Amino acid sequence: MEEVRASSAWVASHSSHVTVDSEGIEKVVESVENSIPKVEWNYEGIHYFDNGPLTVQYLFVLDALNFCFWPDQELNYDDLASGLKAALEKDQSVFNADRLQKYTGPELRELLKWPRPLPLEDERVRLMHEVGFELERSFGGKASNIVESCGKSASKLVATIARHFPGFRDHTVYKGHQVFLYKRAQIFAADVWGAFKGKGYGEFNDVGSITIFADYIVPAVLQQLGVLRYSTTLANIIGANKEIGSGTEEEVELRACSIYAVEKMRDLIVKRTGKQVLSVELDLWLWAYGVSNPSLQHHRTLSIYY
Ligand SMILES: Nc1nc2c(c(CN[C@H]3C=C[C@H](O)[C@@H]3O)cn2[C@@H]2O[C@H](COP(=O)(O)O)[C@@H](O)[C@H]2O)c(=O)[nH]1
Repeated sequence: MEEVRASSAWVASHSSHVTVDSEGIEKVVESVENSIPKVEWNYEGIHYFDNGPLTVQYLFVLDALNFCFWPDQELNYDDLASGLKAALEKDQSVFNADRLQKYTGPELRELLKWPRPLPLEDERVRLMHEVGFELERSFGGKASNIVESCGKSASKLVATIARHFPGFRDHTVYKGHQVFLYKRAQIFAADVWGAFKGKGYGEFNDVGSITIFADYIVPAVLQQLGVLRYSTTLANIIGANKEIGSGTEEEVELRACSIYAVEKMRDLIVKRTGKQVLSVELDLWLWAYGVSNPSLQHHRTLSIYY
């Protein structure tokens, strides 16, 4: 994930619309350094878990579809996680690789018991097909085989997923520079780690290499905490709920500066307390804080990456 760190830092140092405020970082770190709120993975109890390979299959399908909920005001990540969980509990074969390749939009909706078309539904269906096809072609149909092929390395897992599944290649070009963000690939590694509590499929020797997952919630939290500052124009666009195009400078800066800022927070916490802290832990805390504040205004980009 060195490329995620390095390219995000590059964006932060060439940024035009978003600033990382080092005083803001110091204040936040001062207020939490001795007690980083520990957020349990699956604190909401919405995820499927059976301690076996089917859990890995579930998490992979979940993270293949884990993006862009906001266009439907009533749809949340929870609906996806708990909808897929209920479907799997009813029928253990719903995520078999052959079945994944055949879903239609209405069938996906039916699986989730969602009463109307999902945002970017055609893309969601296409990505399910892609996952089913490549799982079958290269991994014996099982996402657990991807994990097993990575020798307990989260960064290898992210790289393997990005190599095999185009839908997970969350990268862009910013001011002529290739930038890697890998939100859903990294969140999958973190989900496996969190679900299995760092054991079995979830044992990674390099879990510290994962960065935060640059979505639309974490930047809004960081801005509210005073860690990120927006230009007036950008603040107005977000405040007016106007869409920001995918791949625009503004969008890339929001995401990359969030990654960079949390890496800085983590460095400072380690320096001041001598205690190790993982970016994943900081992400879970910031994200849980964000989703518990529905008034928080976030940026709106139609994207399959987050
Ligand atoms: N940075 C970060 N972003 C995250 C997650 C998660 C879910 N992680 C689960 C895994 C274990 C825990 O128990 C969590 O429940 C979803 N998202 C993103 O948020 C957005 C959903 O927003 P809304 O429209 O309000 O539902 C959407 O872009 C989604 O992709 C995270 O952990 N970190």
